[in-house]
Amino acid sequence: MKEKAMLELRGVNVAYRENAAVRNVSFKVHEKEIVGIVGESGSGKSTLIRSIIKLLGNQGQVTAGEISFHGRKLLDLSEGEMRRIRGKEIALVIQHPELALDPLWTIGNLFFESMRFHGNISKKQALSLAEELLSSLSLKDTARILKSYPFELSGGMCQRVAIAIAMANGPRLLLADEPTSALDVTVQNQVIETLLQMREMFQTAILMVSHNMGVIARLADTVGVMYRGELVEWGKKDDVLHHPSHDYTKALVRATPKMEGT
Ligand SMILES: Nc1ncnc2c1ncn2[C@@H]1O[C@H](COP(=O)(O)OP(=O)(O)OP(=O)(O)O)[C@@H](O)[C@H]1O
Repeated sequence: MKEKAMLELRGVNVAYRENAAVRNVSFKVHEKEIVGIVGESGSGKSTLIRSIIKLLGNQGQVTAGEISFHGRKLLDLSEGEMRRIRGKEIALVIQHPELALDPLWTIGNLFFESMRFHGNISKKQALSLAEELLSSLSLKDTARILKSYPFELSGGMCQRVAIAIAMANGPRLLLADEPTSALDVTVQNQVIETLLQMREMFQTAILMVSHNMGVIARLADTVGVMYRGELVEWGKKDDVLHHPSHDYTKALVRATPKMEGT
């Protein structure tokens, strides 16, 4: 990939109190690139994603290394500065969107609130943009969706809508933490399609983590593998799938059903 790196991690260590969860992780994400990091439960994937936007909670801390985004050192920024970056420049979608979306607000209001936080926009403008965004995902009955509450949508629909809300401010980087893991296979495919469409529409880079190599293989240009807090494999998807170097990656690849296009 020729574009320059937008996100760079160098020697990042993360610990919860004295327990190391991520060790010496370095990688780059380029403009428009989709990077997928796969690893088993507890390997540090969520910790890694959350360290980038400094949402590790009270116990978690980056104890070494550097994280830069468009040349800005994120670890040096104040919480106020980070709040302006979160959602606007770097957005996050998680496994259970219903936990991130306020259950008391309609989808239309969630779109509006997200856009209003980062810019001067009227409710009418926000709803019209939201409707455009949902229609571009071929979601039927967008007016009904905008009037619904998150709990009124199916899991897959809720995740696709959460991704659209995350994209409403046109972030340069979308972080996705197991966005398909709570869904059955058919619906997983729709969410993968939605992410690919978002990359095309907004030219956004995506950094996604999942325990599912099949999902990562469908989506990613570049694949990383985490094992016990370390990034043990990194490369172009085809290289990792066809010539894995680490034993753990070899086992993962063997266990992944062969899919078209991978
Ligand atoms: N808030 C926390 N406080 C203390 N330890 C934590 C916390 N969150 C995660 N950990 C620990 O950090 C390690 C990495 O967890 P993490 O959730 O990042 O892994 P993961 O690969 O995302 O797994 P999963 O898919 O199960 O969430 C684990 O040992 C976990 O127990």
